[in-house]
Amino acid sequence: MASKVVDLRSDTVTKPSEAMRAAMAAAEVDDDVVGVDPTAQRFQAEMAALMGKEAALFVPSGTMGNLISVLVHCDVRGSEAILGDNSHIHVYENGGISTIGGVHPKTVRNNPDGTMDVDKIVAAIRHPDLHYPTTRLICLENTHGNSGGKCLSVEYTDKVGEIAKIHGLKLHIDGARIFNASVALGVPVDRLVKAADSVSVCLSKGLGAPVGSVIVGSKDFIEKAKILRKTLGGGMRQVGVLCAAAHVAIRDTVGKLADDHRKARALAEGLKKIKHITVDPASVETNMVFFDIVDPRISPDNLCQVLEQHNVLAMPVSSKSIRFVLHYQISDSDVEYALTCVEKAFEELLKGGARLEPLANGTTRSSYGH
Ligand SMILES: Cc1ncc(COP(=O)(O)O)c(C=O)c1O
Ligand SMILES: C[C@@H](O)[C@H](N)C(=O)O
Repeated sequence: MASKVVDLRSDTVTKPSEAMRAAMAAAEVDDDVVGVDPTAQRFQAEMAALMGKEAALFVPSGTMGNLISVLVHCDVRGSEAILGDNSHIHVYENGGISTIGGVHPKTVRNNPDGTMDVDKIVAAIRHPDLHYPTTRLICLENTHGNSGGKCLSVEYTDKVGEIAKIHGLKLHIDGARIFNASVALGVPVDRLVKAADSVSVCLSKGLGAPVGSVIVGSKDFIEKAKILRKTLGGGMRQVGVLCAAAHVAIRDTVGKLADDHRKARALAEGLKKIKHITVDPASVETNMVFFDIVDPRISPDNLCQVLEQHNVLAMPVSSKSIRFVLHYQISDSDVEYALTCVEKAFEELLKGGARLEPLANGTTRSSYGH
């Protein structure tokens, strides 16, 4: 029997729990395009209340949640959205806001903590001029994935929200991991997003639902979002099957996120003891651990390939960095096993004992094409 795989590539890899599968099987459903799926309607109302917004809409992915949100806010040709140069919307969503929505991105440098300097956001706001696009939106990301799962504080979020209001702009939060931020900061999630006009929340990441995200905002925003979801092919029929699992994820997994963060810090502390690695355990705020390989003879792809031979999966994120992401289906013993495998992998690579396959465009299970 294949030994267990310790999958630390992402928190998107969780498998639905038995409770989720049972809820999916038992879900009361109906056609949510020609009518209303009752389970979807209940779940959307639950999420709107939880997030402190008027309404909510279940969508197939976080990418679609962000795309719909940006396009609803920027519904006039020549619109521009201010967003981080290292944000998921800008880096990992195929440029959808531009290629599909015709929205011009105005990037502001992301700081190592995931924020954008407030004065640089203000400076990026266009003044009316025949040559310029029109700024209509500011996008934040909380937690910030490419910054190592860093949390944006409620004070910072409120400050950006104030700037948006002063300048007549909207604020969208890519809240793929907003519950991780809420738990890590000890701030209720509705308070953390109070300043936002819209939020996209991933249910299929650390919360463990098999599929989907939910966007929240005003009733008017969600009505427009529903039309755009259909335009993008995201109208779903008996979607209650998915919403039932998502409801169980919210019910059962939010309470486990703090433990994911604890395991991430434990993993970082263990990695710190391995001499070929630099990592700052103090920088681990939520469920992500980024570490650098200091030996130039070993690449992240090399290390990930050898880890994969030991049934540990990780994600190369740059020419010298690797990312581990913790989730509730990773145990403390899995963390210990991963640490021993990292040490073994370095030994094998440095003694030349590792069997490395040539990477065909990063096609190993651990590769992410960074
Ligand atoms: C910060 C962030 N936003 C959005 C997304 C997109 O979500 P999805 O993969 O469901 O499209 C992801 C990851 O997938 C993410 O990490
Ligand atoms: C990389 C990104 O698309 C994905 N959301 C992840 O964090 O794994």
